Amino acid sequence: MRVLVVYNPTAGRRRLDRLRRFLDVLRSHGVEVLVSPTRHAGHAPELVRAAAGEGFTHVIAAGGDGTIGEVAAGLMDWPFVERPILGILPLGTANVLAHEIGVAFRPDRNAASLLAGRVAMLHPGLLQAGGQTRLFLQMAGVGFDAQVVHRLSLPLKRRIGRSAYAVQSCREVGRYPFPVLDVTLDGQRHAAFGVIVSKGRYYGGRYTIAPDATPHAPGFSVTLLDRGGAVFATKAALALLADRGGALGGTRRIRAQRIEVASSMPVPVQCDGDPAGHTPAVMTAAMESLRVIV
Ligand SMILES: Nc1ncnc2c1ncn2[C@@H]1O[C@H](COP(=O)(O)OP(=O)(O)OP(=O)(O)O)[C@@H](O)[C@H]1O
Repeated sequence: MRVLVVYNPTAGRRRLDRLRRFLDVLRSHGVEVLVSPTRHAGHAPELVRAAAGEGFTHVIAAGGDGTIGEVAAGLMDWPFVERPILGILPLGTANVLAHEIGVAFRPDRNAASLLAGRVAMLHPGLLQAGGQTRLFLQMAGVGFDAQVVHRLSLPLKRRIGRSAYAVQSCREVGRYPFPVLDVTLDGQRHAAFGVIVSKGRYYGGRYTIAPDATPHAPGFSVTLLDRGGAVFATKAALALLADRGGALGGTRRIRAQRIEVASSMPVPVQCDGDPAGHTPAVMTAAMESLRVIV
């Protein structure tokens, strides 16, 4: 077993001790581990691509959802037969994917599951928006939630964690114009005020938005918001926090393979909780899958 750990030192808050404990367990079992810290956003895929051909059996994304997505994107560029298994050491703020697929949060248990080698398949989504194609493992969204992600203050997120999203939502809800989106799901057109394309059940932590979604199979569960406006957005957010997101009136859930979103004005898009340009946006399944430690 030869392990590359791609570590985002800016993820979450005070997580270095957890990384150290994880490394100690692996090294005490004689595993060869190399740690590569990221130096800037977008560095993780470069580190992963540069490691191709060096005989790594596993690449661990040590960080939050953004880091996992970047590591996964780098791994997708390896030839399928040589592609290492993805591992996740959750050090981020929301860690949605880690909750979704049942990754151990305690570093010693996480290292133990890596040593035990239990693996599942991940079927990523591809998002085309803002002139770029990005991979997503958990969800992509268009509308108010993406506006909050675009405007989120990173220093505030580092200081108060997930509460920063609530603060920013309160700031944005009065000024977001809620334009109508033209959404095409497998060729069928719908009008909506917001779209959330889910690969997994969870949203923003461990709040269930799409009980029928699974990242272990191809396809998406699409939540369409049929209403706009500050009052409905606030109700929807409160319902999600009460974990009643799946039962909220004014929303529809539809399964689809290809999602196209257009609008008369540019509307923000988010990809696994990170800003991803503006509409138009297209979401499809990636051609290949990834193996992940669970
Ligand atoms: N050295 C770095 N300096 C600044 N930004 C970085 C660095 N390394 C990675 N990043 C960027 O930081 C972003 C956020 O990191 P990440 O998602 O891992 O943590 P988080 O935001 O705390 O967690 P979560 O996404 O689970 O809420 C990533 O999208 C990544 O591009």
